[in-house]
Amino acid sequence: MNLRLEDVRVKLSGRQIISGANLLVAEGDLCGLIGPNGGGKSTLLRTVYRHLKPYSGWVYLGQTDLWRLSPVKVARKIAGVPQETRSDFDVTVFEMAAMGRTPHKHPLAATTASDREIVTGALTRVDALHLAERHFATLSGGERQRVLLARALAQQTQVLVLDEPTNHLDVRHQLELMELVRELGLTTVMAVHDLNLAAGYCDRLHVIDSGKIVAGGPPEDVLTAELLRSVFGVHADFTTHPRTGRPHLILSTVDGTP
Ligand SMILES: Nc1ncnc2c1ncn2[C@@H]1O[C@H](COP(=O)(O)OP(=O)(O)OP(=O)(O)O)[C@@H](O)[C@H]1O
Repeated sequence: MNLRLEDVRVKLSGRQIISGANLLVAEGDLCGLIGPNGGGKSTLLRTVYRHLKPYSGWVYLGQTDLWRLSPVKVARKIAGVPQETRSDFDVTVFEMAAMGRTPHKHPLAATTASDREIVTGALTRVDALHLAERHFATLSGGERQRVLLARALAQQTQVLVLDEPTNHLDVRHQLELMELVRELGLTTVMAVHDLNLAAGYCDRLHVIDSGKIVAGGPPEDVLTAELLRSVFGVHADFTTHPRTGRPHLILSTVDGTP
């Protein structure tokens, strides 16, 4: 199932935050959304997991207008991991991950053996099964992030929306998360700050700056020295990753200081 945004516009507190975004994520593709702080990545993603209604424009899931579907129907098709999640839930890690099963069940239905198996599998995939009995609120930022990804996996959707899923993770877990997301083969859109992770794993990148998508395409086409200077204000030298053959960036400030 592909995901398509057409001329999406969002205002918050009377301010234009997204001004006419067009984006296509092909079925099974991993699309990275990159851009400077405040550019509009999270805001755009919130329109995809149905937290924020654009005042104009469309978000299509396949042929269906997302905003014509009920929240439960959307939750069966799209799983999201937001950037910040309240940590004061008084639930265990297992219970938190099991919330991913909610859209598939009657509100009062008990957790079935099949649900438990799915949740256990999801926690295992993010290397968090050993935390299952801990209270979610007591986890570190990175542990919490992995559990929230497990909750999204337990939702068993075709589309995954991830807002900076690697920002609290140690280097091994960052790489493992990117590998996992690729292996899943879902239609995925992910905001990401680490340009080398974006270049190394994403099929396509879109650059969002001041609420506008200013570039899009395969990483090797998008990540040019001119773009990195104009959008991020940094100097980039390029090399090729010796194992993956993907572009690898060496960044410095524009005056050349590493
Ligand atoms: N409720 C709000 N009212 C007014 N402005 C808002 C509101 N929420 C976000 N903004 C502004 O919208 C702009 C885009 O924010 P957003 O969080 O989408 O950016 P981002 O690209 O995800 O940034 P970051 O890389 O820092 O996470 C920012 O200037 C932010 O201050």
